[in-house]
Amino acid sequence: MHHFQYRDGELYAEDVPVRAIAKKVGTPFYLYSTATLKRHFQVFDEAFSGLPHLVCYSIKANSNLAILRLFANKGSGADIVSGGELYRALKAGFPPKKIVFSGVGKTQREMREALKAGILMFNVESLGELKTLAQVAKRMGKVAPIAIRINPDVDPKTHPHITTGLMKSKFGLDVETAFEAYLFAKEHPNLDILGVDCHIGSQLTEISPFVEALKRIKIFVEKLKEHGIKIKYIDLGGGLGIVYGKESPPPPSEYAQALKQELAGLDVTLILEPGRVIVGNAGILVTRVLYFKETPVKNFVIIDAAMNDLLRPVLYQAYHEIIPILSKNRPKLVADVVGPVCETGDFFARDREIPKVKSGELLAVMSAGAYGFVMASNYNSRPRPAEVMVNGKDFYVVRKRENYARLIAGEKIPPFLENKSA
Ligand SMILES: Cc1ncc(COP(=O)(O)O)c(C=O)c1O
Ligand SMILES: N[C@@H](CCCC[NH3+])C(=O)O
Repeated sequence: MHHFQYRDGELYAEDVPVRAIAKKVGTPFYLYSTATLKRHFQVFDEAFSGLPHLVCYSIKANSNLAILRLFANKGSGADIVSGGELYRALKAGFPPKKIVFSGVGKTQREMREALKAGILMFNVESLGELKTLAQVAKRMGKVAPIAIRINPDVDPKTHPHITTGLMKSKFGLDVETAFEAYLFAKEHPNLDILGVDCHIGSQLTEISPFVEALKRIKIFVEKLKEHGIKIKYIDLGGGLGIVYGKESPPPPSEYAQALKQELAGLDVTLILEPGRVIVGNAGILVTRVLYFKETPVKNFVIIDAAMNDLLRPVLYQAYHEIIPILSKNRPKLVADVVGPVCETGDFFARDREIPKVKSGELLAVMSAGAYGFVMASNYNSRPRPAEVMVNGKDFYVVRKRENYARLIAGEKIPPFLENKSA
């Protein structure tokens, strides 16, 4: 469910014609729908009603301040993975006591910043990290609240690049080593054990891997209890998938039901770190067709967005639906939809059947709200696109398009090169 719909053959975002925004803002740009963001958050959160829980929106999926503020206003917590994300989360107004800090490589500086802010807990991913955190906390005269991320060795059945819960992955700790980490934390005066954490992967379209992971966590929590370690939070991470094309992921209600069933009778608060399922279908990438090129073997639709704007197609061979803003009845053709970047991997679709489009017309790349702008780069010295948020009849530029000056900001020609003969 989202609020990008055709009205009389023209694509609208809520009550605004996408064409009107393109006229004002130029292309390419990301476009987010407030109503969709709100609805997705609410549906997810309400699915867990009746169970003590905290939804910590996973900032990495889309970290625009406007989007973060929207979720903070809705009562969401935040899942962060860097000092930069902590900075954004605090700026956006998330209460520190609703922030969890994940990631395999937290630096001491990041630990200090998070301890100073007073976050809910660190999801620790190695013994080395745990010991470092204990030292940092000790030096600051603080106690660090922690969970250990365990690696349940469950196959999430998703793309290998976004599979995180298998034994060979860099994330988390196997249960034996995790147990050692808990024993260390139990004895350390600067560590406070709050929870057990886990995240098995992203874009999961089945419930069973989540349930399997939770079963293994429950066994682990029981073992900790036998050793006098009481767990207050189980953090199951994020990962629920969305519809990009032909997938049929379970709705949040079914996912929540299955988890509620598993957790019945346990005195814990469930933390969830959804990203994609909240923002993925709440955003699109709007782009203009530059050229249509026919060769003896292929057709190419060359657009003004590129892999630097949306990396998912080349990185994961991800499918994104591509539709014209004006849905005229017209013949179809098979083409590659590609960007201007000098890489063969710069494509949005390959051998895709799409309506016959013309130079100058606008297209929408759908389901681009998650892992879209956040993964954008300046490759080929392309300024990153604008981000726009629609709210009913109004729209707001929530990140302006970068300009050329911004591209070289921070770069400096050293004095020894200033002279032409150098
Ligand atoms: C630790 C952690 N939590 C939450 C998420 C959010 O995942 P998703 O966007 O699939 O919900 C991720 C990304 O996969 C993650 O690494
Ligand atoms: N960037 C990925 C998801 C990464 C998940 C982060 N742990 C994607 O676009 O699908």
